[in-house]
Amino acid sequence: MNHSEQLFQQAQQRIPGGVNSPVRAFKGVGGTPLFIEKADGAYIYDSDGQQYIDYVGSWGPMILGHNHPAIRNAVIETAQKGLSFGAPTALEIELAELVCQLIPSIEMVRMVSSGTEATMSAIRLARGYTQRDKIIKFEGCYHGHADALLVKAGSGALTLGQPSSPGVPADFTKHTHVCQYNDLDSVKQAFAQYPNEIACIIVEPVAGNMNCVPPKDGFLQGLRQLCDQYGALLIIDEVMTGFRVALGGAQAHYNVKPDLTCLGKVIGGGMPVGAFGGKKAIMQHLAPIGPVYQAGTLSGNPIAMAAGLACLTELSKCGNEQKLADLTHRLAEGLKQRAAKYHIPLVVNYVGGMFGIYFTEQPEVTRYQQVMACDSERFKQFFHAMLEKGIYLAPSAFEAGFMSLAHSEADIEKTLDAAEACFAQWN
Ligand SMILES: N[C@H](C=O)CCC(=O)O
Repeated sequence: MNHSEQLFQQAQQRIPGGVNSPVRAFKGVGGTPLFIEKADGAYIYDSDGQQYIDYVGSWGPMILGHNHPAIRNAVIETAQKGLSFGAPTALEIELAELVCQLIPSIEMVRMVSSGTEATMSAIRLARGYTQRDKIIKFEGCYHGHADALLVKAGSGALTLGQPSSPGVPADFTKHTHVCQYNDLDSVKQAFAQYPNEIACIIVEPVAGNMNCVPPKDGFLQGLRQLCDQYGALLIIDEVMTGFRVALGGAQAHYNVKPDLTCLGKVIGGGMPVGAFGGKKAIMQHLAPIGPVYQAGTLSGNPIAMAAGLACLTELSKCGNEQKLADLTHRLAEGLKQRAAKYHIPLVVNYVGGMFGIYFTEQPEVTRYQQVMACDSERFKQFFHAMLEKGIYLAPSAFEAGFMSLAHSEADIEKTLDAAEACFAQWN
């Protein structure tokens, strides 16, 4: 028994499933999760001392690579002045300014401590602002685990085969209307059914919680147009895509302007940070100046703010956005080429610094049903073959892969060679 296996056994005695977030448990691929000892650059090291090229990146935040000196130094320096004050700090203003500068649809922003808090609070604000109750979400999209949003969700919920969770009373989700991603007609039908009742649409601009499904041409613009037509708000959940699909988020890449944006992951550089923001006229409905209540003891925590600032400042440096996209392109196109060489049916979706690998005969994967029709057994085999060769992919067929600026061309070549060895064996 190796060290990870020992730790996993031990962990399961005191922690449900041995993990503090379900997707970590390898339930989607089988086997024992790696217990991580340390990480640096593009690599993670497990407790048995094995090195892996990491395409999980702590599920997205580690866009600069692990243990980046700019973030590490900012955290250490800030921690020396105290850990938390529960009172405003200048660092919060600095990060708010930077976020508004990078994502111009955000005129005002509130910091929270997770993506779940960001989406939950944005929905409450949208409901309070419009004085309407119903919301639209999309099947397979995941917006954290707040009750109203844990309906036909993606991510870990889908991985575990439980996209709608027990424990969420039907009364709490009766206002959640589920539409089909990349299918504007399903959204038009919802608005036709409830023309004056829908407060907002919440959407992942690239559906990264069903691996990586980019929006079809006109889909996001169509949502914008329908929201305008019916007086609803458009909430773009950029927890995963923010600063990653492009520096200005997926909304910059696809040229769509939401009313509210949710952020998480990269904005904290590895510390627990989320945020939601948007038009000033809407954000001013929040307490203490407006009636919609939202709060958090650790919101705007100085160390988290310092980490986020360091991360975004570094990421904003000239050339980094293009470099990240180029590395992802190289990996994705390389995977396609190597698979084609061995006649392995494979679709690789990618945009900016995220990608999704689908084993399927289908020519494209743009819908939830197409994601579900992919060969999950083949994905499991691929995951384990890659792990054996020192490549760490997300342990689920429903989670996006994440590139970092620390990945080198040599890392990508090594990844492609590992994939080719696997495809050759299957041939
Ligand atoms: N896809 C999830 C978040 O975006 C993965 C992270 C988690 O659930 O722990």
